[in-house]
Amino acid sequence: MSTTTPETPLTTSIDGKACAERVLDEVADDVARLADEGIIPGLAVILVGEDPASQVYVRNKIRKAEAVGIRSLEYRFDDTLPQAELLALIARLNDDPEVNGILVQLPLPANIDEASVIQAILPAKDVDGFHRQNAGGLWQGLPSLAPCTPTGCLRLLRETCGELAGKHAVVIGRSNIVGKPMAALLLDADCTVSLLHSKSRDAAALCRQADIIVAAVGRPGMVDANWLKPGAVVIDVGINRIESETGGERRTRLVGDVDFAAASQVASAITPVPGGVGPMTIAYLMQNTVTATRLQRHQASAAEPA
Ligand SMILES: Nc1nc2c(c(=O)[nH]1)N[C@@H](CN(C=O)c1ccc(C(=O)N[C@@H](CCC(=O)O)C(=O)O)cc1)CN2
Repeated sequence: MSTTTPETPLTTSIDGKACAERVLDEVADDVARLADEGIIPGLAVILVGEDPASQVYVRNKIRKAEAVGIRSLEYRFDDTLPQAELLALIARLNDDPEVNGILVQLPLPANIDEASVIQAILPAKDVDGFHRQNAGGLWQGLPSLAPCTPTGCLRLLRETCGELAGKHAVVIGRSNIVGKPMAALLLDADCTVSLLHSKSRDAAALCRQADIIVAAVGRPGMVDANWLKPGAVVIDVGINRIESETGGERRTRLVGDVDFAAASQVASAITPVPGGVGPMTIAYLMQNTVTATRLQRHQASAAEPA
């Protein structure tokens, strides 16, 4: 983590890249322990279509898997792939004992029903934690695979705030991938949780009551300095690509859902975009692959006759 100079506000920029490296070191240790038992976790990554950002994310997932010692299998298809063929591939991977984790990169092309694909993945191999069995398990406090991005946010919050119990956390955005599981994880950490969405009245006033804000709406710069209580900790999950002009040249750049410069005047700590939450997503995908491998071993030994 880096702290700003005395001329600027004493706001900590939360270093997601450094934290992700710590998580990956922990995962590499776990993978080495499994290797001592003759087990190498296997992760299957499926990409359908040519979305440029998805191609980058999938490439990074494969690279990080290799770096920590997870065996990766990559499946790439163009956007004409029929849904039935994708479901048939998932069925084969579900049955393959060498594959411990299955991930289908989102978004999928419009002709494929995302929910049917997610539900086709065996819950024990659902390293994204999107299957409804894992989503339900998370809300009931049962051992389950939790989505990677909110798990990464929780780690950043624990390292930044220490004890979370009793803090008021406001989550903005109710997606199945981030907002809802984030609320469940914060509740499990004994926070008081408010989950805001597009129909919430006076979101700014609700946010001003928060010790912790997690913004995951996909609206560039929506959270302004006057939405924040002084000293709040802000986690910005938004990754918005916007066009800007520098020196007469048109470029695209990434910004979050929070106006970083303005929020830094009020918050005690804030994640930047890029370099905040994003790297944590991939680190926790690796962690989930190890967790899934252990879970499957446990299930297999429980099924063996005594
Ligand atoms: N099957 C899934 N699909 C998608 C998920 C997911 O968790 N599972 N999340 C996002 C995309 N995503 C991972 O897949 C992801 C997004 C961003 C980053 C990241 O490291 N971002 C960098 C910036 C990278 C850039 O320049 O574009 C950062 O914020 O520093 C990693 C993973 C949707 N789909």
